Amino acid sequence: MCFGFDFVVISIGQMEFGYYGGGGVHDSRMYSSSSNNRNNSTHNTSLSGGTNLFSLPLTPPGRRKNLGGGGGGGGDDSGDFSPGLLDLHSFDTELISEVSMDSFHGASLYNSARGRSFDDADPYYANTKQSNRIRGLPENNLSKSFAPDKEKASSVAKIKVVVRKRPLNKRELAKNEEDIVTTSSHCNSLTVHETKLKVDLTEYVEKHEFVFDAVLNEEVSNDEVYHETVEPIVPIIFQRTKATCFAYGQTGSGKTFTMKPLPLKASRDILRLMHQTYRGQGFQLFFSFFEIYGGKLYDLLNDRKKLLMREDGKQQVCIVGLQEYRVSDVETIKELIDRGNSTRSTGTTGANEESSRSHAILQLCIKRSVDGSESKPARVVGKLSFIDLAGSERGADTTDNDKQTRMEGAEINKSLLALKECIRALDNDQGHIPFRGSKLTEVLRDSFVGNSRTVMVSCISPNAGSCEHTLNTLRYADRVKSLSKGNKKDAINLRESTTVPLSSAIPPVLPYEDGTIDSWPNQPDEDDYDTTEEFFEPEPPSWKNNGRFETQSFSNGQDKMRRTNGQTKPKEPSKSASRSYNPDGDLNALLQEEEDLVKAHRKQVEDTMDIVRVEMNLLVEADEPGNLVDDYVTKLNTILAQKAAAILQLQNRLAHFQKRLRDHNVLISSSGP
Ligand SMILES: Nc1ncnc2c1ncn2[C@@H]1O[C@H](COP(=O)(O)OP(=O)(O)OP(=O)(O)O)[C@@H](O)[C@H]1O
Repeated sequence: MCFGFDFVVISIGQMEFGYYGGGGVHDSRMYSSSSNNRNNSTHNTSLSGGTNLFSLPLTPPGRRKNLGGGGGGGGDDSGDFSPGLLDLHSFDTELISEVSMDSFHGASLYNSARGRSFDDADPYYANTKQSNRIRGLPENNLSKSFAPDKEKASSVAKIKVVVRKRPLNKRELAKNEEDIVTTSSHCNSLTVHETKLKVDLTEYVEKHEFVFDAVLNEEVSNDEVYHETVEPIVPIIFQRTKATCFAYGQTGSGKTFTMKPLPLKASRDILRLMHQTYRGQGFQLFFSFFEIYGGKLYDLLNDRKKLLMREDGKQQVCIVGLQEYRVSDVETIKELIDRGNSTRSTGTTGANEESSRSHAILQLCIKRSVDGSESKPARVVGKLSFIDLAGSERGADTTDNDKQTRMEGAEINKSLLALKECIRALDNDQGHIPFRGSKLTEVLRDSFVGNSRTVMVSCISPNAGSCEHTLNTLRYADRVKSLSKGNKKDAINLRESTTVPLSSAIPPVLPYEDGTIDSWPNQPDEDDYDTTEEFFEPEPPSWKNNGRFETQSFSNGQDKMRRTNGQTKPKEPSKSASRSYNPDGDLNALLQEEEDLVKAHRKQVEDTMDIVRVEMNLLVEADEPGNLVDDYVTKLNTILAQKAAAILQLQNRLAHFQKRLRDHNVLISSSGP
């Protein structure tokens, strides 16, 4: 058996600020509206949806490093850890057996002290009582989550959306900016007070109220963030569940500050479990760290070796060539995190001197050899990934930058827009989720479908100047939250694996002259009709989802007949039957072939539309696309040409099978009753 986590954190851009202590006050409205305040209106966006639901924060990214701001949290903000993680990865749980929790009961897995940094604590046996609990968290989420093991595991929400508000920073205070975000932690709600102008230029305040799974104000420490987000996930990873956590928000909103400590905290808990609860059971912890830069993957722990992303037969994402390091102590993990971070792609933009230009994905993978020994290759039990998103930026923020920087920004925005499209599609219950819109969404796919857990940490800035970005972030978070309502996600998962009936696309079966279609001939002679080699020609290359042509071959007619998406199960023919003509089965197979073709055809169109939509959104949202327009048009044309070729090929195939179907009916007619 193995343990595993999949954990992801997404962060977008960052800026360096210094904070004057705590800042916000619980449930107090710090915003002072201007004189004309009578037209206040409340918009509960979480209910009504609001407008511009998918606008991403487009503020230029700030600095990713230099996180020493200290500030109100009082948590372990000083770590040199990765900013964030998001778990999205494939992981094979086939051989994983249930983990016995017996030995865990009563064990003190983790007791953190508010305001105490991780490094201060005994890495494995910290026994300090967790203080505070502003958020009303249990004293020890990890151990409590383990107690009734599976029951607890099933109680962990599939998608959890947490909002964290940071305090006003020095710059904002110096400019006398107002805090326009009030929070109510016990109600898990917050309100954004937006100042607007009427046509007569008088001011009024519009309130936007949101409710999330948790709302963390500026006084909440990083320890508490961990308890609220990742800690509850740790136990269920041992129960063969994937989990993802990602941070989202505008530049400088605190994503890195929030995400940085999480991987190490999670590592500590994982190792504690392995060293205590599961000691001697053959579990191994592996560490990997890679980035997506310019749409390509690079190993941050292996000289930036280029990696390939592939999907296996179960549509699980595999990173081919990714170097994994076996680790057994927190210090080693910290070193690897530092090493990976130092290798990340950073650059200077007009808005950020040290801006992250990539999405970084850090993974903690738990494996175990099948027999519990280390003699055999270990199998993956679970994985925890943390994804730190690069900062988004507007075209207007990049005018001073060179072409490479602009293209980097465009690529980053493209992937974030693709992510937005996926969330929109999931939210709209669309049958088709455009995960292939970008490498990022391909990687993130598993965090939204299947048996996974996702935690999104939405970071917001409280100052009036960030109002638009804050609303965008909250609306985005609200969309993600809606995915977890009721059984919606289950429905999505079901839909993902359900094929849409295409009966209308299948040509009708031609009736006999007398109008009947059900009186098939008995069995034509084999010489008259070869059910294998002749009737079923080798299939021409078909366009696969990954954009490549792939040839499928079938060894015999029986296999061909089985190729029915697992839906139709032709009867196993007897020896004599296999030598005989089975018109029902053959026709079914033919129709299935046609249906598959039509599906593939439609998929091509959908893929093309995904790409076009993302590209067009990018152009629309870019304030000053400049040379990017030409680049994208060229790129788009190339893609369209490829798609056109693929579709042509599919059409040819379709025509081929239609002809076969006609021949088939002619044959049936000629050998009629
Ligand atoms: N809750 C908080 N309490 C105190 N300081 C904070 C808090 N959140 C953020 N900060 C400080 O604000 C500054 C910006 O935060 P951070 O770098 O994490 O933002 P970011 O969202 O990651 O930005 P970017 O998108 O540019 O990477 C840092 O100096 C950080 O220390």
